[in-house]
Amino acid sequence: MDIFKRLKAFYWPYKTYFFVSIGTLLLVTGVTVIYPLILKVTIDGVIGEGRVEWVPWIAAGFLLLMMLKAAAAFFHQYYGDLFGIRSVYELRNTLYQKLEVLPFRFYDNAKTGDLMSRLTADVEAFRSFLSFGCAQFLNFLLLVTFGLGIMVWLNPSLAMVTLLAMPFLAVTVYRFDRKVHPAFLGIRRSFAALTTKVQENISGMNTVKALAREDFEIGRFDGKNEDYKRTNVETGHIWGTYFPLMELVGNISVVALLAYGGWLVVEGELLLGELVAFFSLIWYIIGPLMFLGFTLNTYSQSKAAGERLLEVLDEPVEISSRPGAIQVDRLAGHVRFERVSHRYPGGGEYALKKVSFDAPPGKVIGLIGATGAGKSSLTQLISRFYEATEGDVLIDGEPVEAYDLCSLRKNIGVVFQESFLFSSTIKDNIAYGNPDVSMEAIRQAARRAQAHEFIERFPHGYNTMLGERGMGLSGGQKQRLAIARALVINPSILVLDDATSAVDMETEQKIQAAMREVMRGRTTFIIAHRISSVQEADEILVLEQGRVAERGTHAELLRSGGVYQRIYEIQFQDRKAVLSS
Ligand SMILES: Nc1ncnc2c1ncn2[C@@H]1O[C@H](COP(=O)(O)OP(=O)(O)OP(=O)(O)O)[C@@H](O)[C@H]1O
Repeated sequence: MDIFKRLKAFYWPYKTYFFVSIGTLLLVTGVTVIYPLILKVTIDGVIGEGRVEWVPWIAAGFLLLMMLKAAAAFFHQYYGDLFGIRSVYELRNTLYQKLEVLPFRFYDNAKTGDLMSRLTADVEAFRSFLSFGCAQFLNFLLLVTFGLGIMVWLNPSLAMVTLLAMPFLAVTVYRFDRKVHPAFLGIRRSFAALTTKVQENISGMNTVKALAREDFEIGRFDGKNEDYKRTNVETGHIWGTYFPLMELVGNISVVALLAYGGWLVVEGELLLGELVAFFSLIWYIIGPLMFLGFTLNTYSQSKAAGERLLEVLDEPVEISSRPGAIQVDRLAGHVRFERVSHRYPGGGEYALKKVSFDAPPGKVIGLIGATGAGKSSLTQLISRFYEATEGDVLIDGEPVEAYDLCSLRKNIGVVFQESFLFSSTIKDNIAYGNPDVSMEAIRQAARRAQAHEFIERFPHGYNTMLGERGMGLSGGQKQRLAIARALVINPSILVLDDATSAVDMETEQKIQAAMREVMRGRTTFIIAHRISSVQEADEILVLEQGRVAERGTHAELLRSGGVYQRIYEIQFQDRKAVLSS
């Protein structure tokens, strides 16, 4: 029940729907249990006494009751549905909002398919209990209570005999619940693994095909599918074992009723109409009892689903705006690192070790170094995608943690190593960070990113629709759109993380020339592997295993004869070799 208590905030505001649904359910149950009494009266009081003239009145009364039951059943069903639907609407929104604020750390290990199944299948399972399961359980309790009450009223000893099998049924139901709950959790986990596999495979289809690993992937999918099948079969086995067992115990009651009740009628201690009423009543108890398996099933499923939903909702959000955070419209862009060290959550080596530098507004910092040297990690601390383990990251003299997260990030234009484009138009993709921007500003950003020309060559120009992951564009074209997207927010700080790795040298030079004007007044960080990308920077930091191994301008670093000069030599030799071949 703890899970339901913790998720109460989502369904309790809609309790009115729930109570209307339950109120009308009471009416339905009331009519249901009156039905055997009408049978009793008809058989013993009307047929037995030969009062045929009563039959039309009883039939009319019966019809009226059934109409009342139908109307009540409608309201019960409708408001039950409404209760579930409204509750999970809030729940789904909250889950999505949570996903939006969860930090990079969470997404480093998150599986998309698994998250998708939490937002869809798990939410649905929770709804099904709110809408039906809960009411069914109450229905069961009501029918059993009223049914038994009437039975005891009609004939206590016969009711006692019928009750004899109940403790066995209770034990069976209890054992069923104990087994079926973990089984359903297993099904949910397995289904999430299956959807993750599908999602990953579709995303990585290029790699699968390029390496001719289709058969391998089919095999891996089969493994997950097999697991899903197995967990379902196991659950089916539990279900298949316990459900007939419950039915059997229920039927023992019927046999006992037939034997003892029949004897009572023969002995003249029970009226025939009363025995008939007992038969109806016992089925009103056995029916929901057998249905109890299904009811408990929706309960177990929703409990398992609720657990998985709470896992997301309880996930800590370490990186958020603190109370009284500084709201800024525009930062000057003065970035300073003071002995900053960083280790990613989960332990491991330090990605950055005691890094210090000062980048006043307008300064261009080049970051170069081997892969894994810590270049991206450094810039990620500026946007507070992660928080430095030690040391201070300051912007305009204040620690990054002091700023409101949204206003901080709105001032930093980041172009990632892999540019993600939404399945929307080119125009919308460029304007993503600033939807109110004018068409002219979009064009200007595209010109500066050397994207305008190729965009104009598309038949629909800026209105060209891009597929998921920007299909239909070359790697360099995607990068240029991502640069335009970063420029359109008019940032004070610009981070270009290998942003021109996929464009040819000539285009890169054109971008750099166009950016020179853009960079004026903005602090720019250029991460690159090519020296040509950083050589014009005001200061170049050469990183080696998280440390700043060298720093200076291009000319200074060439003179120092260190790592930078060696990288330059290798790249320069490559060019010489190409030119002479
Ligand atoms: N999200 C992460 N979680 C854990 N470790 C990480 C994460 N991102 C990077 N690292 C580790 O931190 C170190 C520095 O990585 P970083 O991405 O900063 O290097 P880089 O210099 O940008 O490399 P590249 O040129 O290949 O992009 C590496 O050892 C890497 O394995």
